[in-house]
Amino acid sequence: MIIGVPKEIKEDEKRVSLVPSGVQMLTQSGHRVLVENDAGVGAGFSDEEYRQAGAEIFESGQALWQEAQMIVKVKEPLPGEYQLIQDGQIILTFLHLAAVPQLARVLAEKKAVAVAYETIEGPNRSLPLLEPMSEIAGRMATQIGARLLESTFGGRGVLMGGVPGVPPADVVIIGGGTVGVTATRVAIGMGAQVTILDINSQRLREIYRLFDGRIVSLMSNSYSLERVVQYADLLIGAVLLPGGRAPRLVTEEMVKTMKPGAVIIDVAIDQGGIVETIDRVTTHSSPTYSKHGVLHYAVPNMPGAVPRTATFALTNVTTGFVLELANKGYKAAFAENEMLAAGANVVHGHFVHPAVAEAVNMDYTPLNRVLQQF
Ligand SMILES: NC(=O)C1=CN([C@@H]2O[C@H](COP(=O)(O)OP(=O)(O)OC[C@H]3O[C@@H](n4cnc5c(N)ncnc54)[C@H](O)[C@@H]3O)[C@@H](O)[C@H]2O)C=CC1
Ligand SMILES: CC(=O)C(=O)O
Repeated sequence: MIIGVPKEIKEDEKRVSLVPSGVQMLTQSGHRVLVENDAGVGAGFSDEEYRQAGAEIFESGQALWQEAQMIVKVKEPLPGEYQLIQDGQIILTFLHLAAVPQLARVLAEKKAVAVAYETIEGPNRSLPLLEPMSEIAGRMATQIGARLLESTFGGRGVLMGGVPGVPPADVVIIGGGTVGVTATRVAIGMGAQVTILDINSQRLREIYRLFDGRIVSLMSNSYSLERVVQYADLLIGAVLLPGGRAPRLVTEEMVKTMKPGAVIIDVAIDQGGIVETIDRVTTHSSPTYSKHGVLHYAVPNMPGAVPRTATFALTNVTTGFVLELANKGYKAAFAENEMLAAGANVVHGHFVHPAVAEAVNMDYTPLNRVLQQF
């Protein structure tokens, strides 16, 4: 198969979808790998390293998209890339289609085979390709939140850990999955007071044990949210309904009750965000805006700011799936690997993931029914 690795064009996105060792695995298995020039430079990989691993370096991204049978990316194709998608091409990347229905329609029109990292699902409903990025974003959410709370960044001038005689910051984390737990670990390490909410009581029990009772755990509902949002210095949104649009849990009325200079970091912005007053995505270069006196941060590619770490963490878990799709072709790969089949979002014009189909308001067709036709 011919595999293409374009350079990411999202603002401040410096990750790359394959590292030289992954390219070598693919070329040694008889595949051609086309890498756009400088695609890896932001993550510290030169064209020469890719060349030595067997890649062909393409000067033109357009020519690469035209020739590749499978495009492997990090972030979703942006409008400038829509016309590059080829009929029937396999696209493997983070897609987050619930937040970009326009892209969902393009992928359907192009009859692409669109596989989303974030819905590839393992045993016990785990999301093994999302998990390492969530581990990074969770750590970053607290780290960035601590910085934004400083008055120079517009925050209320509160030090996360406080000092003897002065209380620490109150960090409220909504969603106790991978982002929530990793954000909690860093916040506790900094000495903050953490309240974490989830709708899964078993999960809350696990988190309570994990942190040896050093956090406040709460069942998430509108009643408890109204109360905790008021006292948060730093509020972190970390909810996920896999494939679906993030539920709007924090209303504008709740935000109005927050303390001046409090900070909201909505990590779930990639799925549309959980905070009503977040009406736009922000970037690493211009990460915040203020509304009702509260700083809002809504960067959908947080790991993009630590591209070296994030590229290794991502490709550690993605490369095996790239190899499987290349070796078997998508039909056999989906048939033989349920995890990969769960990643299929749009195939030959059909929406084959039920939560994604619902989120973008399209009819759902089971994947096996679509595959029988081809
Ligand atoms: N902005 C960025 O750069 C990044 C964003 N993310 C996003 O962060 C979000 C969270 O990801 P993970 O922690 O990996 O997901 P996860 O699936 O591990 O955890 C989500 C948690 O939300 C809980 N939940 C569901 N409904 C809830 C509600 N109404 N109230 C409170 N909790 C609720 C679930 O029970 C679960 O424990 C996702 O949208 C993910 O895509 C992840 C990495 C990077
Ligand atoms: C998960 C995601 O959207 C990211 O790593 O950018």
